[in-house]
Amino acid sequence: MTDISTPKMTARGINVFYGDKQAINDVSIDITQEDVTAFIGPSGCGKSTFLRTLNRMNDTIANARVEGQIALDGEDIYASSMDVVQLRARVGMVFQKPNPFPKSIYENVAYGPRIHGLATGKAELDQIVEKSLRRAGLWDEVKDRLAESGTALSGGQQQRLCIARAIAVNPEVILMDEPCSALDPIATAKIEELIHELRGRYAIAIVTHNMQQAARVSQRTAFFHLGTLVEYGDTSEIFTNPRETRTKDYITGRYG
Ligand SMILES: Nc1ncnc2c1ncn2[C@@H]1O[C@H](COP(=O)(O)OP(=O)(O)OP(=O)(O)O)[C@@H](O)[C@H]1O
Repeated sequence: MTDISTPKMTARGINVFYGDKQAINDVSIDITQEDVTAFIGPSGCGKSTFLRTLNRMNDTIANARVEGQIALDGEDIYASSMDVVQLRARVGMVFQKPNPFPKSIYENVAYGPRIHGLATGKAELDQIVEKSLRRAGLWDEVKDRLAESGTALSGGQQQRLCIARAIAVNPEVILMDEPCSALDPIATAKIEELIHELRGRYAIAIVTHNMQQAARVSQRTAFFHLGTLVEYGDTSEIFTNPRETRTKDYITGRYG
């Protein structure tokens, strides 16, 4: 059982470079188990770059380099002994544009548990698929069409399928990079509702350019500007009583 007072993830002194260009400058932050943490800030401030450090997705970008320390339950995720495939199951990710595999709805969810050896047979795999789709709020819409292609679903359904795919491998943390930016308001509301339901079961960090969304879904907010973390605290405080002028200017719409 996780002690809720202990951060699930800690980042200390993080710098990220793309070639010679520094995109993140000395960022330290805790991702807590019981909260949804929102990363906000103007375009290009480094929200996505920072989010990607939390499950080493920056490893996949040729000229990206990360300095500093990030721990998951106290374990250094950049240690050479860390199995990155395992890490990305423990710290799952949902992207801006829904990206289901061009396979059936069932296979989209079953693929991860199968390669990670989480099911001993078909019945158990079926159960994992159903549970994951239920948790992602999609089961009732797809239970009669599991063999159909995931890419035939609506955008909002595809995004919930991607969330089900992340859930299926028992993640501890879910990272969401602007998960609603390609969705209409109704699909967006469903994802926001889902984030509320998933809160507590998984530590969640979400990048959003939509301040109303950050205020609606998160309990902690981190405001980034030009690669630095300007302010990090309770969402209600950040939005009603920010300590820093730059935060205040941003949330009141003076720039961004
Ligand atoms: N693959 C890359 N190669 C080089 N520079 C990059 C790369 N990805 C991002 N950058 C740069 O790093 C900085 C931070 O970008 P990042 O995408 O993290 O910002 P962001 O706050 O998420 O922006 P947005 O809200 O527009 O997505 C920007 O200056 C961007 O141009």
